[in-house]
Amino acid sequence: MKTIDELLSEGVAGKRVFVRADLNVPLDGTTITDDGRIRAVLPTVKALADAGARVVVASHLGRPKGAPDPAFSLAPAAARLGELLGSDVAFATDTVGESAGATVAGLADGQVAVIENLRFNAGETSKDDAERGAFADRLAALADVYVGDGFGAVHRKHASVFDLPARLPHYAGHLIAAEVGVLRKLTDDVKRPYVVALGGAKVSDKLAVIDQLLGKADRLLIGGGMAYTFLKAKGYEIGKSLLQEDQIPAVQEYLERAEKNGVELVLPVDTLVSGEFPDLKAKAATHPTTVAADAIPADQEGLDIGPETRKLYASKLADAATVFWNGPMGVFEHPDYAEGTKAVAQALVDSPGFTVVGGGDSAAAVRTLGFDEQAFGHISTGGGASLEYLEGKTLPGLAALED
Ligand SMILES: Nc1ncnc2c1ncn2[C@@H]1O[C@H](COP(=O)(O)OP(=O)(O)O)[C@@H](O)[C@H]1O
Ligand SMILES: O=C(OP(=O)(O)O)[C@H](O)COP(=O)(O)O
Repeated sequence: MKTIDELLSEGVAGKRVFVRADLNVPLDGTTITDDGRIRAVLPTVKALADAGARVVVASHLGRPKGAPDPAFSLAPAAARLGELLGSDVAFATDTVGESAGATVAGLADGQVAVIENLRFNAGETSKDDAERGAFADRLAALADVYVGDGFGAVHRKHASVFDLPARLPHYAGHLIAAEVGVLRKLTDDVKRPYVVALGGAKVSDKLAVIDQLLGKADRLLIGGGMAYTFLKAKGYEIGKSLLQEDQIPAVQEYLERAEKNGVELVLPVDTLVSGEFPDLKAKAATHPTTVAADAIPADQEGLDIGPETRKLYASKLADAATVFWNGPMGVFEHPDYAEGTKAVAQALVDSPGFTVVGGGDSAAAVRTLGFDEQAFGHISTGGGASLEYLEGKTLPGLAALED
């Protein structure tokens, strides 16, 4: 894999360089609540701009449905990138249309532009190779060189991640190089006990990685939205909690295999429930109740692990030599449901082992809940990406950067 250092030594002055970043930051309306992913790509963008490149930064944000949707505009991220760089960043209001063409054509050497959300075009995420390829052709027309630096999206076989680098000379950016450097340590020579804590809301993606993790980790702690599919698989009532019904048979098989192979698969023993999902904007008090994991009322939704589970998970993390954690334990954006995530974060801080936090929301949670980033071994910008890397899978966005 060629890195940006080689590109810089070859010289980039005057070249249009397409940087595929992951600027998928959490937003409250148009306010960015955590800019970690923007800061993470700064070294690459700055190095290119300082070397005189015309830098075209592209990313997805959220999961719009293949058409423009103002709620998912990258405009706030472009503005923040400009603040962090301390220079004007141009913004194209489309991705491969007139605005993008004119914005890129108007760039001077050393200037930076951001184009609008890649997922406003159905071609970006299409499963059809030809449709993705056609979109990648249009993106390729905007640039002379490709730099892949959106680590959080390298597990996606999407046009800008997988098809575009095949059409341009391609290099890995500083962030991808750094992320892979650290995560390699968790695959090559992991110190044991190796404990993996999983939570979050992307339940189907994350249940799928457990298959491989059962052969690698000594202990798996399950929280967040995915916990309820496990509780359901055990035959418990889970009320209105998140459920991935089609994966119940797979989860039952995981429970059996874990038992057979001596892997500790630890589930919540209690949970915080409420009759409705909290308002994350107003953050008004919701007065949740704590119930045992096998006693969730039918009209209630599980929104965080309970106090007994917090203690249990902290004890299961205390003797770990290596910890990988992806996915908040609850709806941490609301103070009533942040304690589970805080407890796991604190257990990592207290751990003498090597600790890795991965994922856009998990990393944001750690920072917005007031933890010191330096207290963790590594904070990865990718959750699904780092999990799939740890599974040993070939990731489309990394394979595409190979020579
Ligand atoms: N029990 C739950 N029910 C619904 N959503 C949950 C639950 N627990 C956690 N979440 C949500 O999961 C989201 C983060 O999930 P995810 O995107 O999978 O994590 P990451 O970005 O760290 O990979 C947060 O917005 C949080 O509110
Ligand atoms: O937020 C992301 O992943 P993560 O939640 O696994 O960290 C990435 O931006 C990928 O987004 P996607 O899961 O909508 O493809």
